[in-house]
Amino acid sequence: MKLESKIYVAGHRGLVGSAIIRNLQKNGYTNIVYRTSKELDLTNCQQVDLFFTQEQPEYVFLAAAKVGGIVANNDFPADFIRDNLMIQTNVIDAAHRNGVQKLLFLGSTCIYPRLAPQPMREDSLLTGELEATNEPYAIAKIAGIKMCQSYNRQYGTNFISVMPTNLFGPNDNFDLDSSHVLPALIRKFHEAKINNTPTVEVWGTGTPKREFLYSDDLAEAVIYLMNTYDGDELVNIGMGKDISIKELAEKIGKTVGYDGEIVFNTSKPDGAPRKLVDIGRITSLGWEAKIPLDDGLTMAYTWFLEHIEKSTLSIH
Ligand SMILES: NC(=O)C1=CN([C@@H]2O[C@H](COP(=O)(O)OP(=O)(O)OC[C@H]3O[C@@H](n4cnc5c(N)ncnc54)[C@H](OP(=O)(O)O)[C@@H]3O)[C@@H](O)[C@H]2O)C=CC1
Ligand SMILES: C[C@H]1O[C@H](OP(=O)(O)OP(=O)(O)OC[C@H]2O[C@@H](n3cnc4c(=O)[nH]c(N)nc43)[C@H](O)[C@@H]2O)[C@@H](O)[C@@H](O)C1=O
Repeated sequence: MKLESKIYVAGHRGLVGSAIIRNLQKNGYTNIVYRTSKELDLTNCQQVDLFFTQEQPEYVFLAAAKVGGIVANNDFPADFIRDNLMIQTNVIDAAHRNGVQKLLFLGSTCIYPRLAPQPMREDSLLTGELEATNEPYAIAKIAGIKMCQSYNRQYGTNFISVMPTNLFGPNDNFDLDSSHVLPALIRKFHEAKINNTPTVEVWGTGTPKREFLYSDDLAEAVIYLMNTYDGDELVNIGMGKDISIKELAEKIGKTVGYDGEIVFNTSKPDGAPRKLVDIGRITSLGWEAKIPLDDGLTMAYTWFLEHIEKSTLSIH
């Protein structure tokens, strides 16, 4: 990408999209276009066509999607498969028909089999059964990968797919019904501290392991790949280290300054037992994560205090 290239960031208000915008701006890219979902509903084919025809972006980061934690995925499977199939189909096809030079599709490590050998390599795609709690979302993401590869093969496009591990950072979703574990626990521990609640509920058994990457690291990785990597092969993006949900809860309790008890609600699902990504490919391409989990947690909690606690929560 040149500094004056026209770059469309789809989903620019979200966790990932906002981090991509911050990084592009920091590095001097001046011609970035974006729309909110109210201004441009990416599930609407006509609206997407009109946008691409009028704007003619040269590069596209496809970070708009229907995203949620384990329970949201489990409770609203139709929304997750429909919205994601529609958004990515409309955007990928319009990008091809309007001559976009390069598109980067954000997948997720839930595309790998539930019991894939750990760490999960890119070539474990489609080698086993998916995790049931997010199978519809994962199938939509696999369709997105296959669309990128098929368009490259048939039409000679340059569409790449990346598979980030679980992410967190500014503009994360802190809604307890739909969020991922890390922002949910920041909010739960914070509220428990403020309200002097003796226990905090953590879903599941606490034994599943997850890997967490700060969104600014992810943004740096995807911009690096946009500038340096052309190929059909997926690229995992992660830290290469994971921890159990119990350990994560203890760390967040410490970060927040809560000294009560953690209680596990085993009526809630655990999901995949482990999702550690193999980072061999991205490491050999010349990128590695820089923000340690503890630093990321401190930054995420500070962001929460400055933006969410002050604005939308009335918990005192
Ligand atoms: N969060 C995570 O842990 C992970 C995320 N990913 C992937 O990264 C990508 C971004 O995720 P994340 O940033 O967390 O998600 P967020 O929910 O934070 O942001 C998603 C964005 O998508 C936009 N969007 C949703 N529906 C539509 C629509 N119909 N039309 C237009 N825009 C829409 C929203 O726009 P608006 O705000 O304007 O409504 C929103 O800003 C996704 O593809 C996700 O699968 C991958 C691995 C882990
Ligand atoms: C990114 C990824 O995210 C999802 O998969 P997941 O990793 O299983 O998601 P999660 O972050 O919601 O949970 C991780 C673990 O944490 C436990 N857990 C404890 N307490 C809370 C809690 O309070 N909230 C949540 N959400 N989980 C909790 C929870 O029970 C589980 O064991 C999919 O959307 C998938 O499609 C996807 O791509």
